[in-house]
Amino acid sequence: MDKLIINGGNRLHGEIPISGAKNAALPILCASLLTADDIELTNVPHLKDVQTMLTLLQQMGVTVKKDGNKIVMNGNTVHNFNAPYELVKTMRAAILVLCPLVARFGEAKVSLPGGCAIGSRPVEQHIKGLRALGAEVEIKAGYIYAKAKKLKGTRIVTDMITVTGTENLLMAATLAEGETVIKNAAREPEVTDLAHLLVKMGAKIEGIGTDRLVIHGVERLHGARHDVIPDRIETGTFLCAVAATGGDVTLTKTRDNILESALNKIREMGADISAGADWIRIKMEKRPRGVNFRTTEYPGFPTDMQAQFMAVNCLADEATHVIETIFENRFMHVQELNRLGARIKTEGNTAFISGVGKLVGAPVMATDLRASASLVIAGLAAQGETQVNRIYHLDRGYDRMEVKLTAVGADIKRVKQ
Ligand SMILES: CC(=O)N[C@H]1[C@@H](OP(=O)(O)OP(=O)(O)OC[C@H]2O[C@@H](n3ccc(=O)[nH]c3=O)[C@H](O)[C@@H]2O)O[C@H](CO)[C@@H](O)[C@@H]1O
Ligand SMILES: C=C(OP(=O)(O)O)C(=O)O
Repeated sequence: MDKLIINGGNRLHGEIPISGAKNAALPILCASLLTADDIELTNVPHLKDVQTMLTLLQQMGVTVKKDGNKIVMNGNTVHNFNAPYELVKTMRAAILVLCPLVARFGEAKVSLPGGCAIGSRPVEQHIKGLRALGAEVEIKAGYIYAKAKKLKGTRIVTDMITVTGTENLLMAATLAEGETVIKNAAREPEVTDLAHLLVKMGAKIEGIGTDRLVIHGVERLHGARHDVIPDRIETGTFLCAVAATGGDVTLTKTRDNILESALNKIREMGADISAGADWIRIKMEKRPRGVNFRTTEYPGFPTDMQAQFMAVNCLADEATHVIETIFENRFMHVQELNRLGARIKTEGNTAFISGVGKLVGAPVMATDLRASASLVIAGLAAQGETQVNRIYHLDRGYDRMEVKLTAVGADIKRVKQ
């Protein structure tokens, strides 16, 4: 398994291009199941999760043509409606094949996604909504079996705001008969990006970007072209890296209006931020100030940025606290950051960080995707060598992170094991 070796202490200077968003690309790839025509996508990131999703869709019969960041998908020859455990266990987003398959083909067999390190992450809202749309759904031996002659529009209020739940039910509703209203819908930019693609495919959706989506079902959807939005979490991760190390870096192919809450916190840390239509520049001249925050649904502070900001908080002088409200077990990075000299304690869903001003390199273990990113940030700022082990999590969600960081002056290398 690969690991990263980081020699910390270098300030970062230069430009980093931001890739397309993982969490937008994954549902968008699944939307290819909704039509027999070509879906042509650009700005698709090079990620392990994207590769896994393509393998799953190909097993179902979707044809895939890849040319760099461009992918053309065709769902004309889909014949297999089964998402097996072996693939679904490695990537939760695989649950997003469930609703498109039932909506277009009337059946699906999808493995229940495995519990992941950050929480139990059940999918009962996806199932409840699909049942409300008229599907028969059974759970047997770890699989969801769903069947429907024709889905019928309905009113759905999800018990909590769920990102992939909203995406799944939105895709189902596009081909259902009549009108569907989804209340309490997630408003994340990735949900909006999927909705924009669906509209290009001929779907009729009102309320895009709000918590009330109204979908008028259509008989069929057609092909479309779409450019995946920039990855706001990758953007925020590199902003945290510069806030931690100091320097002057321009992030290109991204924009500021998809991560305003996180950007405000970076400013509070003392960074000078400027932005244009497709770039964000960060200049950091001093030690970061610590910031308190609480994760919430969009447009609030994203849970997917919590670990990275915590790493920067460790470098501040003052005490801070961080409240995680989305996932019940998303503090796995705490004990690893403490190995680098941080002083963090947790009590329930709150982490208390006594800023120590500096960190010292050590071997650490990456436990999940954003925990891995937080350890890289801490390693870049720490004195001496940090080894980040088990980085396969990082490869699920970051497009050649070490290459991008090396280009702006970091001393970081991948060691194949
Ligand atoms: C591929 C993708 O887009 N992943 C993102 C998505 O995950 P994902 O869509 O899995 O996260 P959800 O928004 O569904 O989860 C939010 C909360 O609702 C709970 N819940 C959700 C569905 C359900 O049926 N029952 C239930 O109890 C979850 O356990 C969690 O506590 O949104 C999360 C929250 O912004 C992000 O951290 C993930 O990066
Ligand atoms: C939790 C994440 O991803 P996933 O939902 O794919 O596990 C993430 O992107 O931080």
